[in-house]
Amino acid sequence: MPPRHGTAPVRRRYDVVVVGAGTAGSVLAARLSEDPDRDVLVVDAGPLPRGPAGFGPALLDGLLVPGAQPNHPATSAHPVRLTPTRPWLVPRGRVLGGSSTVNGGYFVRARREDFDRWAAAGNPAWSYERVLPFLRALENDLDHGDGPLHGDRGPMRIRRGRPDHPAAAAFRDAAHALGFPDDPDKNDQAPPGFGPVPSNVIDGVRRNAGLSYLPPEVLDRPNLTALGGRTARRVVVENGRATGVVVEHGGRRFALDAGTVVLSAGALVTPHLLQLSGIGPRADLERVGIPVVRDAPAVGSGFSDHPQVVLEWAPRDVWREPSGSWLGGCLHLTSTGGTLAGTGSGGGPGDLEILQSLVPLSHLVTGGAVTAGGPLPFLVSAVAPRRTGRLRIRSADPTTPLSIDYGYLGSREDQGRLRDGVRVTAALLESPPFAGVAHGPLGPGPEVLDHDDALDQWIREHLGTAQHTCGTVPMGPADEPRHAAVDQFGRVHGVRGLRVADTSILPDAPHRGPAATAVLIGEVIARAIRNDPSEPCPRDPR
Ligand SMILES: Cc1cc2nc3c(=O)[nH]c(=O)nc-3n(C[C@H](O)[C@H](O)[C@H](O)COP(=O)(O)OP(=O)(O)OC[C@H]3O[C@@H](n4cnc5c(N)ncnc54)[C@H](O)[C@@H]3O)c2cc1C
Repeated sequence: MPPRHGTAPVRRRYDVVVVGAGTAGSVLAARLSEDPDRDVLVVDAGPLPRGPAGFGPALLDGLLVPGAQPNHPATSAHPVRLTPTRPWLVPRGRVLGGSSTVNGGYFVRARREDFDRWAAAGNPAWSYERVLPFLRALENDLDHGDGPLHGDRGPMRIRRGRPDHPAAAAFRDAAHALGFPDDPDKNDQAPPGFGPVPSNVIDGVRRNAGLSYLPPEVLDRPNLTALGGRTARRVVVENGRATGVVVEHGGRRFALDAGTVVLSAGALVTPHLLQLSGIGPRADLERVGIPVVRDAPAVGSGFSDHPQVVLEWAPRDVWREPSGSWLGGCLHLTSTGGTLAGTGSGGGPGDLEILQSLVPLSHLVTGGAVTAGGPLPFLVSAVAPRRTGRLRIRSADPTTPLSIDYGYLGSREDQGRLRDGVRVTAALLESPPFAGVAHGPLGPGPEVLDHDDALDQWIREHLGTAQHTCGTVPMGPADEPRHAAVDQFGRVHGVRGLRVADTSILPDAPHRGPAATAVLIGEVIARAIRNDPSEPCPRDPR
């Protein structure tokens, strides 16, 4: 069957239209089209490559993080403010697989505490016990195989790195020297510590969610239509029910009719599409002249992400290129509050992450050749779940970017966490295992590390983001409209036939990167749609 990307007749009705073939959207499209009677359309603003050859080697290379390269053609860039005085451009994948195609390939489950917190907030289907079968079903864990905690049949192949690189071995030994426990499987919910990173980079290939869930044989299903280069502009809502999506292609706008619309355009675009469709905070919509379909104050009002700083160090030797992945080891630890006396309160189990890169930052941000002997970075992130961000619509014109404020460092706790993270990283680099391989940290020095004010200033000047945005359209009960815009299966409160399925729905960012959880969201919501007798199916008399 010939590929239908961009060539199929599009003015017809689909049972389900999925907007965004990204991390979660790929899962939705694949799982929903497993039922041959359901007609599924997935549209994406970016291209939809077929199989590994379609992606090409650069997008699959596990030594690269394409999203770290400014203006990479497979990304879109979103202007944001990390703090009121720190503007930033946040990338998102704009291609089949979405951000999983341009990300770091770290594939770590959220913590049990995250799932149970979300469940306690009125989403019982998200308790750890209830999601564990989905976590097993989505993966093929090449290290652990089938078992009570892991699966061996899912589309996402997962493997952990080996400490066979001198820098990775030094990190492991330094973590032991400082007394941190081993954490050999970061997906098993054991106490946090040092361990290898579960990753979807296999034999040097980042197997993104699109490649994993929508290979050519799935894209060729007769009941699945996949169209790239289609940018959704808004959802059509008639009499309280979503009936389709307005899509732009080749300078033309047209409506696609749908029994159900699922928005999977990512945590920065999905809330925008909702607001452009009249679903959002009433005052914001009225200010820009968008007719209110549903006053949904929770849309964009308190999102969550992980602030990050990078520390570099200079290796003494010129090492060979790491084998297959840029990821070294990873230490999760619990902060003390960041005071020199260590008296503050911690933010939960493993609320700090120190992630090692085995390739220089210059390589990650340019995609150029690895500079042998160049400085190597540690990515230090405060990963406590915190709702500090806010996004607001600025215009009824869909091409005008949202106003997006991350609200980083607005609290003493996050400042303190990052202080802890920087000091522990510096201590690791000063420890005996690193002495043999490193010239020491390239900064900050003792004159900064030993003074809270100086270190706070250094952190402000070096602040970045882990790009883990969650919670822009949070899930929860309908009677809590200030906190919840969708229910636990992504159904938009007050609008029939419309769901959200991406990291927007998480009430806050988990204690770990959200890529694995984005895939889980696709699995959970696809199952909910397949089990829901009220969902349209082809046999419905319509
Ligand atoms: C550079 C980078 C590195 C990261 N590294 C990691 C990591 O190593 N580990 C980790 O856990 N997390 C990482 N993350 C975060 C993680 O990858 C994302 O949180 C996750 O992939 C988001 O999945 P999603 O389904 O919510 O959205 P996405 O995967 O971003 O999917 C959104 C899709 O919607 C499409 N789209 C957008 N707008 C429209 C529109 N108007 N019409 C039609 N289609 C549209 C996009 O093209 C895209 O395909 C990283 C993120 C970035 C940007």
